[in-house]
Amino acid sequence: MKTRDMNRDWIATAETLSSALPYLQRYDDAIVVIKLGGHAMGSDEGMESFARDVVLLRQVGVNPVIVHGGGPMINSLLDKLQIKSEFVNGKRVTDAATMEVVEMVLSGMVNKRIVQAINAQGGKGIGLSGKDANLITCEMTDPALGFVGTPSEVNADMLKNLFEKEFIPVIAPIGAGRAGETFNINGDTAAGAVAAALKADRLLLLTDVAGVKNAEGVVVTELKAADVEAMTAAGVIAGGMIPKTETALTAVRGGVRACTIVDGRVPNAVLLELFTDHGAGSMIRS
Ligand SMILES: Nc1ncnc2c1ncn2[C@@H]1O[C@H](COP(=O)(O)OP(=O)(O)O)[C@@H](O)[C@H]1O
Ligand SMILES: CC(=O)N[C@@H](CCC(=O)OP(=O)(O)O)C(=O)O
Repeated sequence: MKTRDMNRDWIATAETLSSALPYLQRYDDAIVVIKLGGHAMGSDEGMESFARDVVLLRQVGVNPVIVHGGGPMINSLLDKLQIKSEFVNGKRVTDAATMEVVEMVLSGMVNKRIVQAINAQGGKGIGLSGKDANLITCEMTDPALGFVGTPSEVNADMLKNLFEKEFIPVIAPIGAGRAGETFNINGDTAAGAVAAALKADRLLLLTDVAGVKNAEGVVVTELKAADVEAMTAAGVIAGGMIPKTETALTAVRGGVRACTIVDGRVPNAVLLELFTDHGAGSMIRS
């Protein structure tokens, strides 16, 4: 004989699902670009949870695009190879030897780990770098930084073709130069360029802090361009946060509705941000 256990947890789960309806409707067929930073992709469980959220997005009709970083993983291989590396305003100075390591780590190791995690959850993850189908063409950012690239063209049509077949593009931030060079693109910068080219509805930058902090160390939940400029001039926004806020501004000025910097270590960070009132982190609007 079977009985029915109306456990309170199940009732709460049903309520949560039901309250997600307006958000599911708002994001039906929306394009959401998610930048997964190297610091946010620590544990295997964290990666599994991220991949499940992304597959769920696809399942409910969102077109997710993942652009990833991998700075800590690049550092670790450079250390092993005893190649020294330095950053200027959050961007790695990249000589030819460093470029080889960056490409190997990003397009090879990190990209495939994310693709595999998505596919293990039943999604159709497809790994790409900016070189594939001329996805991201770059110009040199500044000769002083070596092979660091600034995206000048993005093949958005190719990504749209992939959406039609329900693929989930996973993009390594490597760019192709017009003269056959390979460029290292900061992951945030690459995500912003992809989001702007797709006129994405949302851009989420997943990192390892709760958001953009002010001089007192408190997370600011909403920022306008002028706030970002003042905080950067005062040195409150520094290091790896500079490319993130720069990206956010470029994206929203380029037509992306909003850009949010979120703590990717929080379980289900993506779902919380998109499908509930409990979005965390810092939202940047123009
Ligand atoms: N105002 C700020 N608010 C929050 N984090 C900041 C700020 N200024 C600098 N940071 C630094 O930026 C880091 C995030 O950038 P980064 O390490 O490049 O992350 P990711 O690997 O996710 O791209 C934080 O861990 C923090 O040390
Ligand atoms: C030019 C530049 O700085 N490229 C980055 C690319 C990886 C990245 O952006 O990684 P995170 O998102 O984990 O920081 C680098 O070489 O580290």
